[in-house]
Amino acid sequence: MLSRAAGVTTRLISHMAPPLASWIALDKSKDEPTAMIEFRSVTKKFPDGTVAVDDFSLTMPSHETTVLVGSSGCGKTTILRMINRMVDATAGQVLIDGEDVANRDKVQLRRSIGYVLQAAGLLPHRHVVDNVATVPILNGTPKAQAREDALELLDKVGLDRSLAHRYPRQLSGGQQQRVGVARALASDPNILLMDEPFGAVDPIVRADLQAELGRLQSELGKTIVFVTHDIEEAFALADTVVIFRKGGKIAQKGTPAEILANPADEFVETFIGADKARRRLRLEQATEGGTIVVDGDGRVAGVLDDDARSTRGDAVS
Ligand SMILES: Nc1ncnc2c1ncn2[C@@H]1O[C@H](COP(=O)(O)OP(=O)(O)OP(=O)(O)O)[C@@H](O)[C@H]1O
Repeated sequence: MLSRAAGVTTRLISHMAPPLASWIALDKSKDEPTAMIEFRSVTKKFPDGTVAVDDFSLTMPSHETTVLVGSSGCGKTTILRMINRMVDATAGQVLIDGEDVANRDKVQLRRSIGYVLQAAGLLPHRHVVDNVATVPILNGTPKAQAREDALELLDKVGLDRSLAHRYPRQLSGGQQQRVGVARALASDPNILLMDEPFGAVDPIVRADLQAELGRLQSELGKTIVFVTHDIEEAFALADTVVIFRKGGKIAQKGTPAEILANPADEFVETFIGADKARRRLRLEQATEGGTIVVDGDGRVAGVLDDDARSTRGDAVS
């Protein structure tokens, strides 16, 4: 069987559909806000002299998920935080739809951008529903309305409304992360920043949360910037994966399929595990629909369908 390789690549394929669907949905209303993020030669030097980000340029397209992945300390979190000005760039520009964030009011900017952290960052003394309603209330939404909207958001992220009046400590880690996502979506931001949001939960819950995020994104079409150490998570969620090498330079940027099929160099190959047989597999679109899996020697290794089964049973991993 295609075993794990099929699992990975099928997740990849199933994820490739939603952004397309969201584009189609969004294309219907041309007035839809865009929220493209652009880094132009951005440097961040902290007061102690640490250069966390050095002359970094990247465009993150609107309505798509850009995943930043790389080893610890390469500057991913700093890049993310420069978007909502939790960190200010020392040089260069960060633009949202062409406007330099340096010209925006910090508080207003932060409230207009959803932010999800590894530790969900919920207010411990407030009920779930009030955690979700916090930012809309700060933005002027009447309390009753904000609470009603919060309940709807709980539905959206797959949480039962019976949990609405629990405190965060009365929820599991995975449930807390769902509340974190609901809270980040509460002010209907165009941009969602996610910093290792699923890093602290077990692999099964993590896979559930990833699937839920893919589903939500197909519905909402936000501009998502997602930071992770986990290349599997990056491939599962991204429209574009940006792999950093040590020192914060981009080693490769591309769709998951592009990176899997053509790792830029040895560093990327090692990072994605391309030296393993399962990573030598690549995907090709079959003329009659469906996707075929081709091995390193160009032989057809199998065909992927929705439930990840191969039409050929022999081992390729
Ligand atoms: N406030 C700060 N003052 C000084 N140095 C900092 C500060 N914040 C981050 N750094 C340093 O900047 C570099 C980049 O940190 P950053 O947190 O952006 O990396 P990262 O890729 O997100 O790492 P991780 O994956 O471990 O979270 C690191 O060397 C870090 O020690």
